[in-house]
Parts: sequence; structure tokens; C-alpha cells
Amino acid sequence: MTDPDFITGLPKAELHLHIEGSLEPELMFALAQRNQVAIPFASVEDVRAAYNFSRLQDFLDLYYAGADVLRTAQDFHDLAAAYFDRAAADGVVHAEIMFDPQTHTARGIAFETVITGLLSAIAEAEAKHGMTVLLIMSFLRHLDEADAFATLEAAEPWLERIAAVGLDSSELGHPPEKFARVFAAARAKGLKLVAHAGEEGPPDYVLQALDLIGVDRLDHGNRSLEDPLLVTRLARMCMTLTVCPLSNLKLCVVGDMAEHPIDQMLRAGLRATINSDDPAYFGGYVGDNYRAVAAARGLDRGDLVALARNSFLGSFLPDAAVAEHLARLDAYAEAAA
Ligand SMILES: Nc1ncnc2[nH]cnc12
Ligand SMILES: [Zn+2]
Repeated sequence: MTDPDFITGLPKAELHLHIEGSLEPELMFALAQRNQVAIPFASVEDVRAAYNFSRLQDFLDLYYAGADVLRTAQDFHDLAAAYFDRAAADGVVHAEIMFDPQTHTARGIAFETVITGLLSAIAEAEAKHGMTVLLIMSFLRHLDEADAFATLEAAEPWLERIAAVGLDSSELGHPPEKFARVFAAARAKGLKLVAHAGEEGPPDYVLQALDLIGVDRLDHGNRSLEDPLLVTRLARMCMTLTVCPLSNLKLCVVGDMAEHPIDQMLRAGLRATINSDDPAYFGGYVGDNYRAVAAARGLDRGDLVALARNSFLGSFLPDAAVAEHLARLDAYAEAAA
């Protein structure tokens, strides 16, 4: 078995995926036509050619513009169903996907429209692929605290179906402390907490995510490596980092995949995982991310299995389900040896 095949077959969880970031240009065009929405691109090639970013904000501007074609529950269903098909083909047996309600409610799309479309796709994927899926509702950090509280309130009828809340969008200038109270309210409702921190923001934002929010998992976390004491702390507390290599490359968090710190993270004892973030915008799904770092950093099969193991350990699945996934992963690794 070649290593690319080993990676595809490796049972894995994806823990950092923005469903709006899985909108492929082909579907963007189809939905624009279906909903009679004008988009500023002449062709699918035109869209892909525009995906050249030098920082997070460059990407976010296009990501929010692209999301404008999503109007009906069927659109959200089709978007998510396409992602689940690709994820299943990549060996993903469990996915924890983020959605950004404010991207849609700000355009007059009801929260209910978004979540009913996603939930129907989840039910279909669970039946079709035998995968499990959890939903993470992410707050947009460039908006204010009151907007996040209003979103938490809008989610009230669906809280049984939402596993966690997250924090995404423009990191610099919008530190975690801005949302400490809304995260405390979410915790009180029984939700898990995740936040993007240390993608573009400094190590202090990671400290805030730990100390002022109390995250259960850290999205990205790359810049933690600038603070050795923070690395030790993250390793000691077994904090999961959802690392996104192709995203890091496209958003210039790393200059070259050959400089990606994924192996440095593993050697430092960090519970690092591999994820795709916004695969339609960054040039690859989760398998592509594993393959890219494996090739650029010379990861061996032991490293790849460790990354997959971390993805289950870092999930919000019950302990018994994690144990079952780990047993299957061990059996896979042994059979491939
Ligand atoms: N990588 C990322 N960072 C912050 N916000 C995002 N929203 C979607 N992808 C994101
Ligand atoms: Zn992200």
C-alpha cells in the first residue's frame, strides 16, 4: 500500500471545517443560477483564479461574498451533502462541522432555514456513509457581543442538536476576551467551547482562549509555538489543536509547506490534528492536507496514525465511541504494517 492510499484509508475525524468554506465554485455557480443571484465572476476558472490570499481578511472577503448564493434549506442541504460525500471518500468517519449563522441571518436568511438544511444533510450522511456528525455554531468575532448573544438566543430551539460554540472570522483586533460572557452563557447551556486563536493573532489570544473562555479545544493555535511556557501548558493539559496545513499555506501563516510546524507540534507533545478548514478555498480536503504535510515534512506512518488518533481523542464523542474508533484505527495500522 502506498502512503497516499494509507492516508485515504486511515480512519479519521475532521474537527475543523467551516461548511460555508466547502462551497466549490461549481456549486456556487449552480446555486447562483437556481436562486437568480448575481456573482462577480464569469466562470468557475475565474473564481478559482481569485483565490490568491496574502492574509486571512483577503480570504474572508471572498468567503462571505460566496456565501450569498446560499438562500434556501435545500441549498444548505446540498452544500453539506457534497462535503459529507467528499469526507467519507477521504476516510472521515466522524466530522464536527462549523456553521456561521450570522453570515446568513445578516442577509435575512432565517436561522431555521440554515439549520434545517444542515440537519437533513447530516441525517442523510449518517445513513449513507455510516459517519457521525456534530454541529458547532460559530460566532463571527468582527461583530459585537450583543450580536453573538442574539445568535445564541436564536439557536435555543435547536440546542439539543448543537454540540459546541466556536469563534471565527477576523482574529486581529478581536481577542477572545470580547466574547467571554457569551461563551460563559453557552457553557451554562451545556455546550462545549472552541475558538480560533493563534492563527494570525498573538500567543496572548491563545492565553485568553484558555483563561477567559476556557476552551475545550483550540482552532489553529500555530502561534502558541512562539511561547515555550504556553506550549508546555497546552501539552500538559492535553489541549487539542485543530491544525489546517493547506489553510496555513494559502493564508500565509506559513511561507512554505516545507516549513510547516506539524512535526514540531507532535514532538513537543501537543495533541495536534489535521483538518481542512475551508477546503473549497484552500485547495484540498482533509486527505489532501495529510498528504501535503506528510510529503513536505517527511511524516511516517506512525506520525499519521498519531494524528488520526488525536482527531478521535480531541473529538466531542462519548468515551465509548472514542474507544471504538481507536480500536479500529489500531486494527487498520496493524493490517497495513
Ligand atoms: N481560517 C479561518 N479563520 C478565521 N475565520 C474563518 N472562517 C472561515 N475560515 C476561517
Ligand atoms: Zn477555521
